[in-house]
Amino acid sequence: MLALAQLTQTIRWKIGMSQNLIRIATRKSPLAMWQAEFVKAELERIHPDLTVELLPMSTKGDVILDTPLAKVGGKGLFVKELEVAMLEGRADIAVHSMKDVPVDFPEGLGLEVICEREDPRDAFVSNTYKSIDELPQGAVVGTSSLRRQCQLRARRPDLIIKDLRGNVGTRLAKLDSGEYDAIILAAAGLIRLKLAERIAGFISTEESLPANGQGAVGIECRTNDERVKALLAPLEHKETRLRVLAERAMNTRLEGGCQVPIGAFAEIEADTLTLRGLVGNPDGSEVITGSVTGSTADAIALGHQLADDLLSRGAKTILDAVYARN
Ligand SMILES: NCc1[nH]cc(CCC(=O)O)c1CC(=O)O
Repeated sequence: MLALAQLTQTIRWKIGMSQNLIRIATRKSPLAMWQAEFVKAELERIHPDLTVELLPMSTKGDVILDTPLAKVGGKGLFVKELEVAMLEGRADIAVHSMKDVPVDFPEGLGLEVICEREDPRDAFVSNTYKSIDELPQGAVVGTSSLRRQCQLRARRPDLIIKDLRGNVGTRLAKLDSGEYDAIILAAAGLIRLKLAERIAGFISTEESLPANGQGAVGIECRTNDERVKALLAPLEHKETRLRVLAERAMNTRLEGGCQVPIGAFAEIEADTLTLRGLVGNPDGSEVITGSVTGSTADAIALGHQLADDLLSRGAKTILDAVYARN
């Protein structure tokens, strides 16, 4: 059976090659579709003879979107089906929000390209208030991100944080129905979906340190597919890659996913990279922050260095407690 699977993969792969075709496996959410369409448009613009097709698919993560993801296995749920499609040769690439990409890849697949980053900040969305500071005592704020919850609570312990799940459109509809006074979303998602007018205010990275990779789109493909890798190469954005590498390295060293209160955000000036990091507990009663600066050539080492610094100053105790609860 394994030999047969291998054969069908090779045949599908050869078909793509002979037709100068790239097939993108994508989730069906509007944001995932936007990102896949974006990569398709870029590839077809750069390579006029290339045909790019979308292969939209449902993933486990989409099916269980209404249950607390922390309890059912985390962010890998959104990418597994896409990866199987690539390994079986039904698709050639998958486009991901870097924020949702697990640190490890299955054998044979890798993240070959990171595209230029969109606005990495969190956005404050409300039909009544312009900023967190304007919110009255005890206001209800929607977010399911422990990272956002932790930082909100640290500033405003009086706020009531209420779970908010679903894709971007669903979340906005829940705000509009009056369930929340405000919600927090990634600015990038709203901007890409042409919903930027819903942003009441951008939250500075000092107020809410973004998640690692937030606002960046990455492209995964088979590591031995030289044809596809060459076609993708022009989409690579070096500065974004270095920033995201440093952020992800910090997360990797902390062994943290999207389900723990961890923020990581890197910026580059000339050849100098500054990485800020944060680990807190969900109620915001403890927040440990730090930063490192060094050469962009040491992006990954800087991520590890900051993680070790945070761990030595109490992050280890906090993370152990968060994981024990899940
Ligand atoms: N976790 C879901 C997710 N993954 C990527 C984005 C937004 C776009 C991005 O960060 O690239 C979002 C929505 C959100 O956090 O509001």
